[in-house]
Amino acid sequence: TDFRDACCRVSQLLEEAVFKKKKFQSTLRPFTSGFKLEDYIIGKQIGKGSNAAVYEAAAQFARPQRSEDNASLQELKDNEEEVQAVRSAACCSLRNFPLAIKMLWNIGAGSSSEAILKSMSQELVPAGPLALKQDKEHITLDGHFGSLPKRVSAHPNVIRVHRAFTADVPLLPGAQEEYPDVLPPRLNPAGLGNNRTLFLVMKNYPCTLRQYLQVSTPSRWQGSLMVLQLLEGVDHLCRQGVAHRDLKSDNILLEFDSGGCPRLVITDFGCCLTQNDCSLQLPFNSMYVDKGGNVSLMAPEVMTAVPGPGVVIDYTKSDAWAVGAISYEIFGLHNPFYGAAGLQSTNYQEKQLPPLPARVPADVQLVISLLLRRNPKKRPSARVAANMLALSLWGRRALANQDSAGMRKLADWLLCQSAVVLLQGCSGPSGNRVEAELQRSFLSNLELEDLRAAVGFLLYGREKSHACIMFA
Ligand SMILES: Nc1ncnc2c1ncn2[C@@H]1O[C@H](COP(=O)(O)OP(=O)(O)OP(=O)(O)O)[C@@H](O)[C@H]1O
Repeated sequence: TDFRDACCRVSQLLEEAVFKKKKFQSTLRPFTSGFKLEDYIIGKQIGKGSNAAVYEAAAQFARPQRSEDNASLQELKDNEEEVQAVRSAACCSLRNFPLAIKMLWNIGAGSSSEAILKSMSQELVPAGPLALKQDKEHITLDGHFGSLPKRVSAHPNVIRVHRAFTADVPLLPGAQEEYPDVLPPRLNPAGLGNNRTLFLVMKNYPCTLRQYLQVSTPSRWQGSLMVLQLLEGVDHLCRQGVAHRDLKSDNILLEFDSGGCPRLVITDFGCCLTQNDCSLQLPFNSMYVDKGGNVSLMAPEVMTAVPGPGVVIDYTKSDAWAVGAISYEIFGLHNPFYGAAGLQSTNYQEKQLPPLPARVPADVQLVISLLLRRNPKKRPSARVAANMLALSLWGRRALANQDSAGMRKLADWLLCQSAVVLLQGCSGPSGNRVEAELQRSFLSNLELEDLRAAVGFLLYGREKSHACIMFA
């Protein structure tokens, strides 16, 4: 009971004192317009997927400013030349164009704002409360607002869409060469696109996780923090009844905090599943039900589901499985589920998973192997896996020698940690560092059962590896 009380006290304290009341500091100035394409200066294309093109942008009315994050990029003292080149090019571009505009390609959704918003509604899941103009003259949402999915609250590891609006498709740089087929006939007589489409305005990030990993291998500490951030982001979505269903390193954006640590942000919600009851159970009665994107990183329970009456796909742990697979990339290996010779989530055996490099801490290796368990019942949730990493990163001493006084020791440690995090929150910039954010997130989401499960998994893993050493 004491321990349960301590957990409750810790999480309440943090939620009230720091986490919830602390507004995520945006590097963007608040602006009250921005619901029209003409409100923005659009620069070069920064990305393209199968559904959209993304351009750097600046608000017409806002002067370029030197944001804290951008400044920190410049100030980084990093010896890796390539990383430095990527960072300084990104830095310059970000200063002039702090925003990114995603222009969805609209084929077949019609050209009315209502039809567009309805058919692309999943993209609006990470939209903030002021993102959509509710002015009837511009976008008539009356009667249609209800059909938009729920929106997730802000989280440091989930993209925030600051503005979403429909507008006529413009001829942007590279359009004729790179995506002529999706342009409307007004711009390309052979084009199949509709005249209007949806635009999303977000913060412009220096690169994707994939681009970053092409030029850099994070240290074991940073790698662990990166995996933890993905788990925190996934847990946040899961609690709010959202399964992303298309996690991959291209759909994870990356920036650096003021100490040079990568901050990861989950983006592109075009394939997500949202449910008001948060159950994440999708009735799968026909093969036409959309199971999500990117089949290579589709969890086994999703991949192997066969449609039929009464069949339901459980998405509660499917994103966590994908995080397990992406973790291989973070630690410098090829994703084991990619390529012609790669494993397939339909039929792989857990013992076929390639070993992670020896430099990856044993607890992190354990978390990754558990995330990739075929059976979701034996797989930890994103929350439990995040707790395991948090305990391993910051609470090793509290976990050591778990005897009858073990839980008391853990409770004491949690209370000390909360005091540290509270003080960090008051002490300015260090509170915005990735590590501080992660500590806050861990402590403000504490629940006894999840914590117990995490401790249990960690101790089980340690005993197992101890036994292996003994018998080796
Ligand atoms: N906010 C952003 N800042 C910087 N670059 C971005 C941003 N959003 C997207 N990008 C870039 O644009 C690319 C395409 O964006 P996104 O994945 O959202 O498009 P998509 O067409 O929905 O992709 P998919 O093919 O996965 O469905 C990303 O991989 C990334 O390189």
